[in-house]
Amino acid sequence: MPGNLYNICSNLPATPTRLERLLRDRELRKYSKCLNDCEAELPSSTQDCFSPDLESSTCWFNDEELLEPVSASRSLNDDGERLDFRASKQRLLVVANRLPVSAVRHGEDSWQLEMSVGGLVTALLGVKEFDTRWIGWAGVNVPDEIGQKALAKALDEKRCIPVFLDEEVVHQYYNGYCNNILWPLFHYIGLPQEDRLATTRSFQSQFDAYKKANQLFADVVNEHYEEGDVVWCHDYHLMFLPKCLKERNSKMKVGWFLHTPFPSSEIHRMLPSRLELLRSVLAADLVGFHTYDYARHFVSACTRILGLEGTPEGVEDQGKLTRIAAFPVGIDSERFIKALELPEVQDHMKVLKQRFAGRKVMLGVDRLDMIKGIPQKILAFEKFLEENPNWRNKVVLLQIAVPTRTDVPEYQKLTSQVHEIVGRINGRFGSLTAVPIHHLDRSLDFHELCALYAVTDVALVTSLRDGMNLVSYEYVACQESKKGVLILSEFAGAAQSLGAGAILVNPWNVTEVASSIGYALNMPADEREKRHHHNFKHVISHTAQEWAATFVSELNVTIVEAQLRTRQIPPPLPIEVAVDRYSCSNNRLLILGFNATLTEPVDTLGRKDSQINEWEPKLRPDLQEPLRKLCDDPKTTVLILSGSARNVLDDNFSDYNLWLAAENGMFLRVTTGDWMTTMPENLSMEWVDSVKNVFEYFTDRTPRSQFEVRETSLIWNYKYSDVEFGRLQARDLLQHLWTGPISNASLDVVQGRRSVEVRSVAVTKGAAIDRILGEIVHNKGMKEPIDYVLCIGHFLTKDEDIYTFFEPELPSEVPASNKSYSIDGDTLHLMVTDRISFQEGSSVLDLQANDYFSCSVARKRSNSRYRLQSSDEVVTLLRELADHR
Ligand SMILES: O=P(O)(O)OC[C@H]1O[C@H](O[C@H]2O[C@H](CO)[C@@H](O)[C@H](O)[C@H]2O)[C@H](O)[C@@H](O)[C@@H]1O
Ligand SMILES: O=c1ccn([C@@H]2O[C@H](COP(=O)(O)OP(=O)(O)O)[C@@H](O)[C@H]2O)c(=O)[nH]1
Repeated sequence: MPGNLYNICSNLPATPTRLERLLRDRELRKYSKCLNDCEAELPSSTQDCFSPDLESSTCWFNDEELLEPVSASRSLNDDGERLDFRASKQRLLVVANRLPVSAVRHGEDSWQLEMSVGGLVTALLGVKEFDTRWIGWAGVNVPDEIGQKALAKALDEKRCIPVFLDEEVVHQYYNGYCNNILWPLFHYIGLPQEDRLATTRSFQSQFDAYKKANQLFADVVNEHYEEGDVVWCHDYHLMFLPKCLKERNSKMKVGWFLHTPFPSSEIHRMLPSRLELLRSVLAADLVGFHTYDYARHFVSACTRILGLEGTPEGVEDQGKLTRIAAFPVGIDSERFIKALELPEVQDHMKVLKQRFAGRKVMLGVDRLDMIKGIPQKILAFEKFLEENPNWRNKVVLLQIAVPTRTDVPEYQKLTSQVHEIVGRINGRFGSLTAVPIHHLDRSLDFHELCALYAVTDVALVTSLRDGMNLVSYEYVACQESKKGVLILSEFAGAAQSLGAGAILVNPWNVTEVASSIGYALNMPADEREKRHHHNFKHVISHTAQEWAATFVSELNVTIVEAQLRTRQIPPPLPIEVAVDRYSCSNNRLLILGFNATLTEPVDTLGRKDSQINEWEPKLRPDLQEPLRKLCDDPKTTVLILSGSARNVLDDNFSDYNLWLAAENGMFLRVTTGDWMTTMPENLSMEWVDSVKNVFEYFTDRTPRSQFEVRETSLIWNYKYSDVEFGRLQARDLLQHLWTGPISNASLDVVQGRRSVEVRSVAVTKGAAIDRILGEIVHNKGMKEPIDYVLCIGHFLTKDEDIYTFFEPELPSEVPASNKSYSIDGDTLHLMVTDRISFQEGSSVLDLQANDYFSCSVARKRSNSRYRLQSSDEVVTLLRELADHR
């Protein structure tokens, strides 16, 4: 096919690929870190030569006062290329339900800030590379203005910005929709029974509050947003936020990261608001998950529930690609390693060692949440003690159970359940002076926690599902000298990164966990060392800093890629201009496709039951009137050029005064006359039987797929089948066709979005058009050359040779809007002018570039000059034309 503007753009050798950009970014990060490390080691006079004014006084949190300087710096130009990566810091707005601090009120305008607990806070505190502001809920109701102002001021010092939510919203949004619906569902616990008597517990009212809360977050973001900022939304609380933000400002760079698992699409589809939530998340530019499994579940939910196209790069919806990828979070490992040297941590360690001298200590650290599998852990420990009497006085389990979401009834029930089990086991195996389980219903401060991590022999993580589980990372970071063993649930995201060094267990299998406890306690030193080494290497190299930098870098690259992709999409048809040129011309030709051009757009989902009716395409009722007017205009010739069979076109257009070209132009008829064939003479159809055999086989084995035998082609269509299965079957079918019975025939195997078509090589719309034009000119007895051509259709790439027939090369400047319209006035260079000429030899086409409009309908990429979004826009266009005779 002759060159065209869009293909040329995408093939430019100078344009780096996404991976090249990401690799370059990574190199720059490494280099920048290296320079920073060197600076730290050099005497201050030497440091001056490294751009001394780079380090700003911007603060972020550290261990105690949560304050730490921001270091590295980077910036991008408009094309997303690095300029001077040390010249300025990229502004990052982190938006999460929870701020890293929770506020406690001490007076009308006095607030105390305490560090919040949870993996999300730990992970984000490690983010130091950016000029960051954190937007979130301070975890407290502040109804009065004085209190709000004072709190905002106190938080400002920590670079935090509060979102104020009133009690009712918190109750319905946070306790209700987030923690009673999304949280259990995303962790495979299922949905609670909807309480129809209590309006405050209905899904709908909770979802309404959820949307309202997300909008409040969006308002605060908008208030603080500056052009160029990266906005990074976090977690299941804010799935509606990307949509709210993009609706207001489509240029905003928006990323969304989920800290929990994303469940299989079979679980997600249980959610009454499943569609809305997926669609709003897809408004983001980049969507991230901890593991490849969660990412793959999300893509599968989008394909199976929304019917969108899932590609290895992400999810595509009407040309907009949302990139989906895995970004496993890490911790600020250095913070833990360094803390072990602190005197207060050493003191705690000494006390703990004395307290548990002579006994092995096993550690559990979890929020008291049903997903953490605390009852299962304790029951496994009981089984271990039961089966190993020799260990009864020699091992103790320290379980830190941090109270969480205490207003949610399920969490209250869990607390009593755990207390009951612990009490029973301690009664069974304890003595007057010692108990086997030390259970603490409270959080520890950072130093106490580090000391515990460092002195214990085994960490036991038995989450039933867990997005990542940072406790396991923290334990490893603090075990460099002791080399303790990590027993880790295979259902925690961390199992995918620390899997090889940990003992992986299925927490539901109490027997397995009990025997793993025995294995860990008896593990020889060299095995412990090997396992620990593997884990430690991972934890110190996959840090929270790396996680955030990789995410933001990928977000920047995604935006650049999206811009490049947008440039490959033809601009919208300037309807006013097309109409204007139409009214100035005297002999016009309108070439219209049929399927998806003049028919209603087919919603592949939600209307599966009506597939029988939809199999036969129907002209849109709202097109009947404008089409009739156009056909009756003596200055206009209308040609329907379709892949459909003759009878389909007859059924729809017999009443109109127009030309029908069926089977990609192989049959032609003016509606007042008979069908004639325009097929090339030597077109062989000997292959039909063998292909039909293959199609029958695949139709039998692919529920809801169909195949159609036309006179010049065969089509197998799976648009109503299960998308993924259909695609797999199509792959198999194609492979068979290419290598099987027809491999030597002169055929084209054309792959559609959800179809496979086989036809002879010469059967394309572009190949047929000169014969068709010749026939029309002759039949109509045309004397004047055609001076206006509008060619629109939802054509397969193969059939887009119709566009290149009229215009072998696209003009270098295609006007994007009505106002700036000006293509040079040259006559188009036609490939076949000589073959279709009047008797005296002059061309039947006298077409100025300004009077030719090629336009694809509902196609993301095309060789056409312009595009129309859908057949709705075709209606608008044809109505306008019909009104301009
Ligand atoms: O804010 P809360 O309702 O008190 O809950 C605390 C946090 O719990 C969840 O943490 C998750 O994020 C961790 C870091 O990515 C991950 O390791 C862990 O597996 C997840 O459970 C929740 O996703 C956060 O939003 C909460 O703040
Ligand atoms: O008394 C405690 C217990 C735990 N944590 C922190 O809470 C986080 C728990 O994160 P994880 O990813 O394991 O699970 P999540 O609670 O986020 O589900 C870890 O960083 C712990 O250091 C804490 O600060 N104090």
